[in-house]
Amino acid sequence: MSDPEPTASAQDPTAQEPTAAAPGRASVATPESDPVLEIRHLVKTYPVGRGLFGRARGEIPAVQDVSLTLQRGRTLGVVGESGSGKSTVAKILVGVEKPTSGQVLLEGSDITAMTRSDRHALRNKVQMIFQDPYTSLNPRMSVGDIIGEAYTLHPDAVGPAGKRASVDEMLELVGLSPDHRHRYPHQFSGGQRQRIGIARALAVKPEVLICDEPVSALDVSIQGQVINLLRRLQRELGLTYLFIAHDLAVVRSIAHEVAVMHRGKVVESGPRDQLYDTPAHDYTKSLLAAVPEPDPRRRRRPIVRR
Ligand SMILES: Nc1ncnc2c1ncn2[C@@H]1O[C@H](COP(=O)(O)OP(=O)(O)OP(=O)(O)O)[C@@H](O)[C@H]1O
Repeated sequence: MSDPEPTASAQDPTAQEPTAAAPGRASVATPESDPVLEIRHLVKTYPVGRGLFGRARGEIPAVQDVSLTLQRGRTLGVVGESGSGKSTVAKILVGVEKPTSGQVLLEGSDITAMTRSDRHALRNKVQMIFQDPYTSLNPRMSVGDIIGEAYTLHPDAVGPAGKRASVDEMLELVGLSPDHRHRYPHQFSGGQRQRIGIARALAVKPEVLICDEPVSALDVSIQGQVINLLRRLQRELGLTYLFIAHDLAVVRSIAHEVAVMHRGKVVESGPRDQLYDTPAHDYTKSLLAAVPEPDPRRRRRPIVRR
């Protein structure tokens, strides 16, 4: 089954300004104006090895004093080599991991200091889409049940016309036919499965989407389609993204601001073009220098439509 959106134009995405702030949200005119998620002095250490009496022999400083701000309706890209702590930050934001110290303020409230039930109430505001659409969807559940499960966990998100109509609405939103609701994940292409993952995340009407390498498992032409979809959804729904990727060209095609992580720390952050055109930190320079020059006969960058 092929992906529903056609391959887009061959314009260089890096030369384009990404989607502006959401319509109807006047307060997102400047990057500083409306923080939705603030990460303050986040630290996460993992214990390693078990010695006498089960005591840890040491610890891995996965995230060391990281502070980041996500502005409403914008995309913060996070880049860095494997092991730099990107996924650990993502897992803390969605509550899968607890930080060792630091704060995560969601619209001003520290979610790391909340009770479980308070956190559950807020959980729908921050959703995640995963790298591998092949493993992140339950193969034994139909697409309708996968999306519908989100409504079981968050019944408040069901629209006035009921759960079935809400599932259909989500499928249409991501460019899939509601007729596909009875099909199973293996009956879809990789790009379509990522669309299903996005529909599941959006079902509960989040404010923030944490996108952890959402296109790195996809073919380059399909990457562009999924990036285009994310840009359209941001425009239409006013979503805020934390977009993690090791591919700097992909991040450049969608991010407004970019943070560079190295060994658990943010070594540099700033507006996208400034960071890519005039990197200040040696590590950022080395990352950019390692990006292969595109072969004009065989483009490797995602194709992003305006
Ligand atoms: N559950 C865990 N237990 C122990 N160490 C962990 C755990 N999860 C991550 N780490 C370690 O924390 C560090 C940061 O890992 P993390 O997965 O956050 O990096 P990353 O930048 O997302 O890398 P990748 O791109 O490969 O996913 C690494 O050294 C990793 O080995």
